[in-house]
This record gives sequence, structure tokens and C-alpha cells, in this order.
Amino acid sequence: MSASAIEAHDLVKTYPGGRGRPDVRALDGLTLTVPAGTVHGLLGPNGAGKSTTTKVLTTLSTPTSGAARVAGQDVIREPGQVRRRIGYVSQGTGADQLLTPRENLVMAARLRGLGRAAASARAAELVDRFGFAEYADRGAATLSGGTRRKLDVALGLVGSPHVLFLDEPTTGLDPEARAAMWDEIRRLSGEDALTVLLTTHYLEEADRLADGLSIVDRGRVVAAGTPDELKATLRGDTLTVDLVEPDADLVRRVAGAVPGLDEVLVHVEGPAGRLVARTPDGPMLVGPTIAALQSAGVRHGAVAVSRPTLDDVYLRHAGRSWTSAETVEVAR
Ligand SMILES: Nc1ncnc2c1ncn2[C@@H]1O[C@H](COP(=O)(O)OP(=O)(O)OP(=O)(O)O)[C@@H](O)[C@H]1O
Repeated sequence: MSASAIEAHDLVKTYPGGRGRPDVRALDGLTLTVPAGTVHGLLGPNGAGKSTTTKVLTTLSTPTSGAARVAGQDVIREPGQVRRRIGYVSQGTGADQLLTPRENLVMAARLRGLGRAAASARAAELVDRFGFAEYADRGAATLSGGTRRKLDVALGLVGSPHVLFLDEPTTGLDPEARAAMWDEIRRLSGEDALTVLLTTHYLEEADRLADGLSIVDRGRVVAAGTPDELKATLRGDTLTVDLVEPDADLVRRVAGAVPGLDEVLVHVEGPAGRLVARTPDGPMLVGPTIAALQSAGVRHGAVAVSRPTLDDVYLRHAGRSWTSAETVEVAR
């Protein structure tokens, strides 16, 4: 296998709009390279094109144009070869709730063409590796959400893939189960030199887990690199001021007039609000910003200066805020 486990070049995928509506360009020239043995995060908000990318790379969907190779094989010309080398864990559970985890694993192994004895051995290996011994012979429906999701991942590994695709592996899990899943994914990639491509809309997940990241917006990769590299592209600090019953227009006007405050965002949710701005020197700007807000009669709470986060990176590259794309307004 080449050093890249996934190479996608200029992928375009167009869906018919239907009823006279224009076509939907779900992928608009998406290019992606994932080195073998790494965890790569495809990060983007709903509708960015993450699932469509995964479908093309797992051969479930044919691109309108462009090319891609996965585990050294061409997804369009050699889809069968690609499928033999990958595992895919979709958003919904792949486990049969009427079977036990062990029976699910055996069935998946049999479907992959393993004989009875080999399938049982593979299931036992995965039960052991995922620490399922206690649950292995209970109905899958009785498992906790986190354990069920781990079973999904184990099912994705039955065929000993080179590349594992995880579509939103922790959506719907509580924080503890999410952290356990992160540990599992890290362990998997470390132990087996497995390449993992995971889609997520959790910035924290991408930051903690991914060796490399591609930020996807409107069907294109708008920024790529390690989480630290991406954050390092932003110089300066983020200044955040909690607001009490704010007048968004007034706050935007006042903050926008403070020299040195850039990319001022005002986010209002019910009686609470938040001012977020970028600045080359956060500590120096706290005083002038608070003075300006107070002299305009704006009531505020906590003030914080922080180093850039992936949220800021996304804002810079996609031109809109991550956490509240619909509610945030940008003033420049
Ligand atoms: N089968 C389809 N027919 C028409 N449009 C589609 C189809 N599948 C996806 N789309 C559209 O393509 C765009 C990208 O969708 P996609 O599901 O890839 O995004 P996503 O980033 O995975 O979002 P989510 O996090 O919601 O799964 C969206 O505008 C979506 O509505």
C-alpha cells in the first residue's frame, strides 16, 4: 500500500434538485490525502458533504467527476477490491438487536466469507479486544448506548480492514461514553496501524482525536492540517465577554469601534449574550473593550482571553461561526 491510505482528487457529486429546483452540488471539488496509520477527521457542519465523501470513498456512491484511491485501489475501477480492504461504521447502528454481540460478530464474519470455526475465532478475538466478555452473550438491545456503539466499531473491524470509516462515531453518546470511544479509536489506530477516517461535527472530538483534519464546508476542503497547525494559522487571541440582556446592534457598534478588535461577533440566546472578537493582543484589549461597553450602558459578566480554538479556525475559513451558524451575525 502507498504511504497514503486515502487520496481523493477534485471530487464532485451532484444530486438532481427535483421538481425544477437546481441540482445540489454536494461535493464541489473535494481533495483529501490521508497518510496510512493515522486518524483523520473530516470536520464540518450538517450538510457540508461529509457523508457524501464517505459514501464515495466506501464505493456506496459514484462521484460525478474526480478520482479517489482507498488502500491503494481505485474506488471507481476496483470497487470490490476497495470493499475488501475497508470497514464502514455508518451513523445508525449496524448490529442486529435480536442477536447477542457475539452472534452479531459471527454473522458479520460469515458474511465476509469466513468459515464457521474462523468466524467464531474472529468474534472471540474482537470480544476479547473490546472487553465485551461480560456482555458478549446478552441481547444487543440490552447494551448501553456506548457499548452498542463499540459493538458497531467491532463489526466494522471484522474483516481486518486497512482503512476504517467511522461516520459520526460518538453522536448521541454521553460525555463518559464519548471519552471511552475516543480511547478505543486511539488504541485501534495505534495497535494495528489502521487508518481511520472519521466524520464529526464535534470540534473537541476532532481536536482530541485526529492526527490530521480536513475542514469541509459546502462540498470543499477549506482548510487542512494537524489541529495545532490549523490553530497556529491564527495569530493573536480570542476575547470573549458574557453579556446580560444585550442589544446586539448596540454591542456590535460599540465593540466594532474599539481599535484592535476584529471579526466581532455578537451571539444572543434568550436573555444571555456573548461578544466574541479576535485581537492581536487579548490582555491589552480587555480594558478598552470593557470601558467602551460600560460607557454605552451594556451590562456584562465574565471576560475571557483565550488562544485560538478550532472554532476560530472554522470561522476564519468558512466565514461563519461553527456553534451557531444560523444565529451569529458578523460585523466588520
Ligand atoms: N441523495 C441525495 N439527494 C439530494 N441531495 C442530497 C442527497 N444526499 C445529500 N444531499 C445533499 O448534499 C449536501 C451534502 O450532504 P451530506 O449528507 O454529505 O452532508 P454531511 O456533511 O454529511 O451532513 P450531516 O452531518 O447532516 O450528515 C446537503 O445539501 C444534502 O442535502
